[in-house]
Amino acid sequence: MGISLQNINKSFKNFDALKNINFSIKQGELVALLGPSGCGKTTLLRIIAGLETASSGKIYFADTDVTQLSAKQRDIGFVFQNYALFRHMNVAENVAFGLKMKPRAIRLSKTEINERVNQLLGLVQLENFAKRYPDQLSGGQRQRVALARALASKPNVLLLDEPFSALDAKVRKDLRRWLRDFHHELNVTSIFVTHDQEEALEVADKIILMNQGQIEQIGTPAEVYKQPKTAFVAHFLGDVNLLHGYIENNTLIIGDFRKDMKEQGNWADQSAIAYVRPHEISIAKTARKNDIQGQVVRIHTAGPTVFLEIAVEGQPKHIDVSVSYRQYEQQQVELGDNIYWQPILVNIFVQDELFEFMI
Ligand SMILES: Nc1ncnc2c1ncn2[C@@H]1O[C@H](COP(=O)(O)OP(=O)(O)OP(=O)(O)O)[C@@H](O)[C@H]1O
Repeated sequence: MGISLQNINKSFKNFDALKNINFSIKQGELVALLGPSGCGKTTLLRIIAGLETASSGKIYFADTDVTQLSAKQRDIGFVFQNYALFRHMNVAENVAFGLKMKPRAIRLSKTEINERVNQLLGLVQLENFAKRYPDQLSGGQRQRVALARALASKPNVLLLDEPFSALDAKVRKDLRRWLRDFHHELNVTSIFVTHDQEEALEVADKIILMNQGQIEQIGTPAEVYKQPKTAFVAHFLGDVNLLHGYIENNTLIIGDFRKDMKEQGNWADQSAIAYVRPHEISIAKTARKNDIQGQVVRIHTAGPTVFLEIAVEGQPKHIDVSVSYRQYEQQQVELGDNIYWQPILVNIFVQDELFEFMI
């Protein structure tokens, strides 16, 4: 079932927690609500769930206006960060709970409930854990039970609030992959809240990036990462170098680097800051056309990736560059070396407008 939000606002007394939120989600999409602490993600999720009312605006599930409907009437599966399983019930009983609580007229028979529970435990790969109690499970297993329980009544929409944040890094990573595969098998429209950009980039079909109660950008992980619309998005989605340069006669100039920008329109002569990710920089030991010279002042190896810091005249901060270990070995880069480098993908933000180009 698709979801559409129209002009949603939410105020707590004098504080505007959400400002004019608009977006649509397609049936079966897995969407991340991403943003820093306090930006309004949870409030928005709760409004979609019907656990909180918006100050104004409308919410549609498919073509139905659900704005005035309660959480129960909206038919939603909810997963919170802290499992919230019943400790005195075993796994099967936890999953069956919602089904058993339904009014008699619409309740499934005992046999049907057992079948559904078995099917769900198969889906979350916990068939052999039906009789265990929550405190006999790992964090990741508990969260999978919570997911099975949320899905028991075949909800229209699945909402997850920081579902993995209480788990350790390795389990988190496994569960992310698992959620992605599992979701595609299931095809239920799902929204999950996270403040972890890596998680959103890896798991989601679409990311809604929020800041201070507003949407900054909506797009696929590749779009928001490679084509950030604002400086905030560029910063939030990972490490980025701010290269100080200027524009003159429609040419971007950073040290010896020149880039003709006529194709991107007519530019006023002005100083400019170019945003470049560490892996979007090409390095060489001997100068090529358009290269900027620098000196390697730090080398840090992290598994398959090597991080270099390059000191560059005219740049207030060292430039961070990441290369594969293989490339690092081939180039034989050493501390103190002169190095030549140039950006491969640059984003420039001038008065909140974005100009992006490949070089
Ligand atoms: N009941 C409330 N009364 C007053 N202010 C509230 C209430 N609930 C949330 N807020 C405020 O609204 C803003 C958004 O809160 P929200 O919990 O939605 O943020 P968030 O993005 O989910 O943050 P986090 O990642 O830290 O959970 C915050 O500034 C918060 O203090």
